[in-house]
Amino acid sequence: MAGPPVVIWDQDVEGLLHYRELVPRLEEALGKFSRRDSTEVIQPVRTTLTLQKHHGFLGLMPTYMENDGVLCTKFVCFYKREDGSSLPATQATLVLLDPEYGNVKAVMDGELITGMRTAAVSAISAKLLMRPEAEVLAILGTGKQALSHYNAFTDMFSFKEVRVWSRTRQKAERFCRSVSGPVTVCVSVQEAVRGADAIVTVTRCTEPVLFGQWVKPGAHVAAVGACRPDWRELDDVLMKEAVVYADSREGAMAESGDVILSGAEVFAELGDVINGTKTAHREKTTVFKSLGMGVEDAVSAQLVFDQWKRHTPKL
Ligand SMILES: NC(=O)C1=CN([C@@H]2O[C@H](COP(=O)(O)OP(=O)(O)OC[C@H]3O[C@@H](n4cnc5c(N)ncnc54)[C@H](O)[C@@H]3O)[C@@H](O)[C@H]2O)C=CC1
Ligand SMILES: O=C([O-])C1=[NH+]CCC1
Repeated sequence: MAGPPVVIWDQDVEGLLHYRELVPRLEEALGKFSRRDSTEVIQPVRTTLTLQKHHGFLGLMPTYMENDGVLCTKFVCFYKREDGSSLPATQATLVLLDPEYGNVKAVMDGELITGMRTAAVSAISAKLLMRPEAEVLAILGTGKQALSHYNAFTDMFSFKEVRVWSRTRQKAERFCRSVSGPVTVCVSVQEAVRGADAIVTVTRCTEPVLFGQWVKPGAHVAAVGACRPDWRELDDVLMKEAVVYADSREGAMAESGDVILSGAEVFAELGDVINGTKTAHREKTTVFKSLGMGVEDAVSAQLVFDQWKRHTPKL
C-alpha cells in the first residue's frame, strides 16, 4: 500500500521553485498542449462552481500527461472581493497523484505556484510577442499577481522603466516598497501605459480598465485578470485592433469576457507559436489573454515534487 502523501507548504514551495527551471518546463508544456495529442496532455476546460453566498468560484483543474507520467489537479477558489477586504482573492491547492496506483503523492500549497506559473507564462508571451527593443513595462494592479509579474518580467527582460498603477496611490507605493528594483508610481492608467511597450493587467476589475486608444501601436499586453465570461479588463477597441493569443482557445471561448463580449477572434495559442504553426506578430499590437491552465500547474507541481525529493534526505 502506498504511504501517505507528503505535504509541501508555502515556505517549502518558495525554496524549491525558480523561474530559470520553471520557464523552460512551461514552454514545453504549452507546446504539448497545443498539439492536442492525448498521450501528451489531457486537460479539459476548468469546471467552475459558483459560491453565490461568498461571491466566489471554485475551479477544478485536472490534467493528465501520459507520456510524462504526471497526474495532477488544482482546486482554486477565486472571489470578487471588495477592495480592502482582509479575505484572500485567490486560494489554491494542488494534488499530485500516481497515475498507475491512483494514490495521492503530494498535496501542495498553490498560492506561490499559481503566482509564479501565471507570471512565467505571461513572460513567455512577452518573449514571443513583445518587440525585442522594448524599454517600458506598465503593470496595472498591485496585488499578488502584480508582484510575481514584476519578478518574472524583470528577471527575464531588461526594461529601462517599470511603471505601476493602482486605484490608490498608497497601494502603489506599498507595492514599490515590496519589490527589489525601481518602479514609477502613476496616478492614472493613461499615465502608466503611455508609450509602454509591454502592459500587464493583473486587476480584479470586472469592467474595462485598459482602453485601446491609450495603447502604443505595436505594444504587447498580457491580460491576466477577468477570468469570467462577463468580466472585462480590456475594451472592445483594444480587443478588436490587436492580434489576440490565448493559453487555451477553448478556455478563452468559455471563460474570457474580453474575448466573448468583444467578439474578437483568438488568432492562436501560445503553444502554436512555440510549435511554429502560427506566426508571432511582434510588429503588431498583441494581446495575450491568460486564463490559467491545469497543465501549467501539473508541470510546476511535478517540478516542486522532484526538487523536494532531491532536497529531502531519505527517512
Ligand atoms: N490568468 C490566470 O492564470 C490567473 C488569473 N488570476 C486573476 O488575476 C487577478 C489578480 O489576482 P491577484 O493578484 O491574486 O489579486 P489581488 O487581490 O492580490 O490583487 C488584485 C488587484 O486588483 C486591484 N483591483 C481590485 N478591484 C479593482 C478594480 N475594480 N479596478 C482596478 N483595480 C482593481 C486591487 O487593488 C489589487 O491591486 C484576479 O482577477 C485573479 O482572478 C489569478 C490567478 C491566475
Ligand atoms: O488558473 C488559475 O489558477 C486561475 N485563473 C483564474 C483565477 C485562478
